[in-house]
Amino acid sequence: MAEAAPFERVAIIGLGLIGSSIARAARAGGVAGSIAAYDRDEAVAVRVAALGIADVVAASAADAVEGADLVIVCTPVGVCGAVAAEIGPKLKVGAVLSDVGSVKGAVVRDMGRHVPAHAAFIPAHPIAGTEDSGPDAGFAELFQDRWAILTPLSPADEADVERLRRFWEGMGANVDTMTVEHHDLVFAIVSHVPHLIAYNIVGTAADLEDVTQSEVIKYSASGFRDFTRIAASDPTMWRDIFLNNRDAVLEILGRFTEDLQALQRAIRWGEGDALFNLFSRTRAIRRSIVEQGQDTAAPDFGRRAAPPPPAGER
Ligand SMILES: NC(=O)c1ccc[n+]([C@@H]2O[C@H](COP(=O)([O-])OP(=O)(O)OC[C@H]3O[C@@H](n4cnc5c(N)ncnc54)[C@H](O)[C@@H]3O)[C@@H](O)[C@H]2O)c1
Ligand SMILES: O=C(O)C(=O)C[C@]1(C(=O)O)C=C[C@@H](O)C=C1
Repeated sequence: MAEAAPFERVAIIGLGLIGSSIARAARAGGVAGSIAAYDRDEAVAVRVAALGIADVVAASAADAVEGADLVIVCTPVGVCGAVAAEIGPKLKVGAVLSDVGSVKGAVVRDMGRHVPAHAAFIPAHPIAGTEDSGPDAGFAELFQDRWAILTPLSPADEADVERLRRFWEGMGANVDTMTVEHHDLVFAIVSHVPHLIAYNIVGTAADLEDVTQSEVIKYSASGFRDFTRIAASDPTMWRDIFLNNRDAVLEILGRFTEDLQALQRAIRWGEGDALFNLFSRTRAIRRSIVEQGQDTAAPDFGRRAAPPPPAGER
């Protein structure tokens, strides 16, 4: 006999890349009995209904969470608190409330105060995404073999944490747990600051007055092009990440700036050994990531195949 879904009724608030991928993956993985969806953008709600990825598209967040066993807030982190204020009083007894925000400390601060005592709040963060947004960008395989981090707040929630773990595993993810503070520091270094560097280098190239925009595009070598993919990520999402993980990002940026200055010095004074040694260390890191099968940034890994180009462009 097939195992019962960890959650019977699941509500998803915010049906962009991540929310719509959860809707698709939860259904494909059989980890939700039914799915109710709400997005405050009317065009997104209409699109979700047309795609048929939810059983119900609700008219309000409060309607969507009514009777839900699991509620996942998949909005930009800056509005998670306002969403929690709206749905908190409507959560059913025993409901699990979760989120997918890229930052945990600020989300716990903003959402936590609206969670009633009869519900469990278990923050989460899937380490999977692309530079695209919206319900059409989502796909069921997004979480396959990727990490999903849970940052439980209270040891009393153990049974609920276990159910949420089964939910993410059923969508193909590998689940790990860590503290909120540790999460924010780790993802400042492996995700947030790298995005800031990409935004900055693409901005610098675009601003160079003696290199026209068309030359930036025409001669962009693949190293630069990789940065442009990251720098195409959603402006609202990333504005909210930097404003809400300020301390950890500034801490890592301070270290980064010092290291960059050391490189600048090595170049100025012709210290070839310093450059060679650093580049050898970083090459070893990249190779061990590839060996461990963690190179999810390789072209098209885990992504839908690109549609064929129009006939005229072949
Ligand atoms: N994109 C990624 O790579 C990625 C990966 C992991 C986690 N995350 C996190 O997931 C969350 C969503 O990111 P995304 O990429 O799916 O963004 P997205 O822009 O594709 O989707 C966000 C959706 O939330 C809706 N929304 C905004 N405010 C709302 C509100 N008050 N009520 C209801 N709906 C509202 C928007 O209309 C939009 O459809 C963010 O918190 C982000 O930090 C993103
Ligand atoms: O692959 C990408 O486009 C991503 O940027 C995904 C990525 C990341 O940095 O790895 C971005 C933010 C999330 O919080 C998690 C995943």
